[in-house]
Amino acid sequence: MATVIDGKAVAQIIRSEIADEVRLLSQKYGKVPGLAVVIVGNRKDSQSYVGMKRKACAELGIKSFDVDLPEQVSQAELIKQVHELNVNPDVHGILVQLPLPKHINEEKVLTEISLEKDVDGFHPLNIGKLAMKGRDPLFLPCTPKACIELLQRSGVSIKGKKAVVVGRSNIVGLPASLLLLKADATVTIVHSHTSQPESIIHEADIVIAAAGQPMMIKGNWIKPGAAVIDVGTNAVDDPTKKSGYRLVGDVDFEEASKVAGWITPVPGGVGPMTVTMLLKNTVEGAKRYIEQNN
Ligand SMILES: NC(=O)C1=CN([C@@H]2O[C@H](COP(=O)(O)OP(=O)(O)OC[C@H]3O[C@@H](n4cnc5c(N)ncnc54)[C@H](OP(=O)(O)O)[C@@H]3O)[C@@H](O)[C@H]2O)C=CC1
Ligand SMILES: Nc1nc(=O)c2c([nH]1)NC[C@@H]1CN(c3ccc(C(=O)N[C@@H](CCC(=O)O)C(=O)O)cc3)C=[N+]21
Repeated sequence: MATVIDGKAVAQIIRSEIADEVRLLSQKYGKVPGLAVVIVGNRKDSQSYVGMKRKACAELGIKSFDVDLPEQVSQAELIKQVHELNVNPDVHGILVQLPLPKHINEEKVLTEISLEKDVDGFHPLNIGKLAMKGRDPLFLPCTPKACIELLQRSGVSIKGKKAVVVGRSNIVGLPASLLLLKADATVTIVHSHTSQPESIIHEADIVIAAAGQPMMIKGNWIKPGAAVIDVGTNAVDDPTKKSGYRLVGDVDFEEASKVAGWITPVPGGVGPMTVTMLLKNTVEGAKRYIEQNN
């Protein structure tokens, strides 16, 4: 049976380390880190994620700046709001919750975020640096960073290993594969046009699943002993639940946990660590900003 990696527990440990850093900053400079969370419209999932981020900030003594804009807001107005946050000295991190409504060009908006405040690591220049040898972006994207941190804290070595990433989105799959490459894994990316994904995944010592396809990866696709990090967070109907749904990953947990060496559950795996990495990036950004401007 696989070791189940408890993302919630690891996240708690890191959060208490971050809380210490926040206290130190405030003792030394009398300043608190600030994170601006911008949300457009009222998608239920986005509201729920943003709520988690704001709550986590409050718990750690990070000040959150809430910018809630209506679904119909123009791209120009959204960019104006980002510019105001860029010059606000109390804001050290800016996150624009994705996806944005269809009439807004996501890349245009992300490009406007000040590089020093891009705590999501989604600015094209930060992603570009991630792809270059010998260059490091100011911030690493939170979910891919969470995946690597979970592997490292579980004692899984990455160097020289065969890693397969399922998915190639700008926010998860692609940056996760670049981080694995930086950590000296041999990386293969599986996407929706890949034929026979099961045979490719079966070669992997490390699997990062981020396809958004409920329980797509079966137990017999996994190489015995492999480390399986399941990013997928999919709501499926469940009439036995009060909410009417439950969350499942991209991996069939019950089957895969009998074959893998390590596995993350959903919920309670990558999700809580993603939020924690955002807080970590924010405090790092604040520290850099405060020390430079003091
Ligand atoms: N826990 C967390 O912290 C987070 C969880 N998530 C979750 O992770 C999942 C992925 O998110 P995100 O990257 O934003 O999703 P996207 O929909 O943007 O990307 C999905 C990727 O998976 C690929 N894909 C889709 N179907 C298949 C398939 N059958 N076989 C192989 N590849 C496939 C797509 O390929 P192609 O490029 O060819 O279309 C695409 O590259 C979702 O469940 C999301 O909810 C996301 C962010 C954070
Ligand atoms: N600019 C931007 N940055 C993001 O980081 C970003 C985004 N946009 N858009 C959407 C995705 C999704 N995402 C998640 C964060 C936390 C959980 C999480 O904490 N999940 C809990 C469960 C939550 C629940 O119970 O609903 C868990 O897996 O245990 C999941 C998903 C960040 N994203």
